[in-house]
Amino acid sequence: MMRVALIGCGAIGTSMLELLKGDKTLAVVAIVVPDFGLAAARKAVASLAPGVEIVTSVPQAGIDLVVEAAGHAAIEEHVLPALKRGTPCIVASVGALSAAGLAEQLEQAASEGHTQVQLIAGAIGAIDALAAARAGGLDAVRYTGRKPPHAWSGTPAEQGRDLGALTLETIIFEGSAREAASLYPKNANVAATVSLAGLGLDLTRVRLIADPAVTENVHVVEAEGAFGSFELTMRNKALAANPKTSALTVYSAVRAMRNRVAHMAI
Ligand SMILES: NC(=O)C1=CN([C@@H]2O[C@H](COP(=O)(O)OP(=O)(O)OC[C@H]3O[C@@H](n4cnc5c(N)ncnc54)[C@H](OP(=O)(O)O)[C@@H]3O)[C@@H](O)[C@H]2O)C=CC1
Ligand SMILES: O=C([O-])CC(=O)C(=O)O
Repeated sequence: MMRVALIGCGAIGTSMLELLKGDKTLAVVAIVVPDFGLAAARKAVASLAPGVEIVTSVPQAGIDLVVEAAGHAAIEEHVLPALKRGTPCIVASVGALSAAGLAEQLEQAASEGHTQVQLIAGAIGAIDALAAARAGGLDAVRYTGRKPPHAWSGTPAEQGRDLGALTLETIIFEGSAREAASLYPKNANVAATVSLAGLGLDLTRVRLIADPAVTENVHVVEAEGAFGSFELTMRNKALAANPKTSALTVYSAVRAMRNRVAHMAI
């Protein structure tokens, strides 16, 4: 049985617990949340995962795998120390790597701990094709993220406009994947993932759109290179508990965990 520490107990974390209920090969034994979130997390998991330890840092011993589904700050706070101790980590908040030096720090920590950090595809697809195509050389990679206006609440998209009053699609950001991930830490992790698999954070062009005509989170990736080209469109359903987050992110994290224990991985 693989013993997992889950960082974060929000929309992704609780959905993961639902999916993993009764799993014979993986057990979430600890959930890490901020100090002020302890009581809410205990309440949220009381029926989902009774007996799981709710803590403010990853236990120092008895953990085989750390899974982060918390937010950018959790990478420095919890993932780096776990890697240094030698615990493999799965990361959903890939946009955190837009901060100068953090990708290098993660690699260094994993090297020190003789372990590995895995960045999951999360809400986006074709990361396998893009990362493979990179070996032959890529010419251009573009990512467009389109979500309903309310999914952009609490972000810079609100500056100078009333999201609730939009009647037409509105481009709220155009620039590099690095800027997108840093300005929209809860909405543009996939921009970072696409860029890290492809042309990098600074050369990947990103457009973010608030669109009152969509109900889903629509992600489009267009790539060209020596391999040929592809266009990918994902129409993701959002989690009921968080309109910013696609349900596919949960399935992607669960897939990554199951691949760690399966005798055949896909
Ligand atoms: N790669 C991808 O495709 C995607 C990645 N994500 C990433 O996943 C993250 C979580 O998403 P989601 O579950 O929807 O968000 P929620 O806001 O629903 O949940 C976040 C959870 O993490 C906890 N948390 C926040 N900061 C920390 C911290 N420093 N240490 C430990 N726990 C912390 C929160 O606690 P409290 O409530 O007490 O603050 C809460 O339990 C997003 O912020 C984003 O970075 C999201 C969508 C797609
Ligand atoms: O879940 C999604 O659709 C994408 C998302 O929020 C992110 O990339 O941060």
